[in-house]
Amino acid sequence: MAADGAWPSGPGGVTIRCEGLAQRFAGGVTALAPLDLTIAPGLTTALIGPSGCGKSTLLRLIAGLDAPSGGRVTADGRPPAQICRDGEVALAFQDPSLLPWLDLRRNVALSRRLARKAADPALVERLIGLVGLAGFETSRPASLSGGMRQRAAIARALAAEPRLLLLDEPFGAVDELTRRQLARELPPLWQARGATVLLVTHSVEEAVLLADRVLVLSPRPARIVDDIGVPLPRPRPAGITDSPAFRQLTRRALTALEGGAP
Ligand SMILES: Nc1ncnc2c1ncn2[C@@H]1O[C@H](COP(=O)(O)OP(=O)(O)OP(=O)(O)O)[C@@H](O)[C@H]1O
Repeated sequence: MAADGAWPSGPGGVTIRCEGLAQRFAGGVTALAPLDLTIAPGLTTALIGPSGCGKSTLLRLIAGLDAPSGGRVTADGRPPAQICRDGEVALAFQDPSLLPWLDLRRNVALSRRLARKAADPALVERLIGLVGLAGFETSRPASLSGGMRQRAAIARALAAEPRLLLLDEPFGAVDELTRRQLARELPPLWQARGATVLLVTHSVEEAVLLADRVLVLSPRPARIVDDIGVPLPRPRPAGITDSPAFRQLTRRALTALEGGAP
């Protein structure tokens, strides 16, 4: 799996604005308390919080997959569903939902068609290699492991060259070594294009390693209990996780998660 520096620059990321955004499901579960949040373009923001607090709910609202019960969310001033239709958003969620009748190469290439972008077989091959799946191009999803399918979903999302990339625990089923490789090699790709990235993870270390900003959410209904800027150099140098600055940031996030003062 080699890092690939030759990555086309992009049109930049979108700005996300949540204004009083709330989600109360039929049946009475309030997953999201009214939330005001601006996510700056071109930055990677990580969402961490206890299981069931409403992280995926927020991501789904920003993706335009669900309608909120209150407030609104916009992407560059437009409804999210519209920027999805314009092919500017790509998602890699926990359940990779690859099309079972297409092989890996076609699954990855399909996202460009759906985003109404010209076919780019070289880019597709590069991304498949980058996520460590070279040699499996003609395999169907059923013959890939869970972790391989997740990596395929990441390649598929990146192939669309989105301005907004939404990742919901994208490395959940990926082994530790591969996780580390992806954490090192993927951010330079989406940063080179200036994409806005929103990432849900259960790992505090992963959040600090990948993101420019870490939002710590409370137990349900989610509200922001700490908003942590990550002023670490890009690309993250090897060994950064052992640095005092990194440890201080992860400690702060953990303290906020545990309900302590930031
Ligand atoms: N469609 C739905 N209908 C009713 N309740 C829902 C629905 N989707 C999610 N919920 C509830 O909303 C709450 C927040 O769920 P959500 O999936 O956003 O949490 P999460 O923080 O992403 O959790 P995890 O970290 O475990 O993935 C949970 O209590 C969940 O049961």
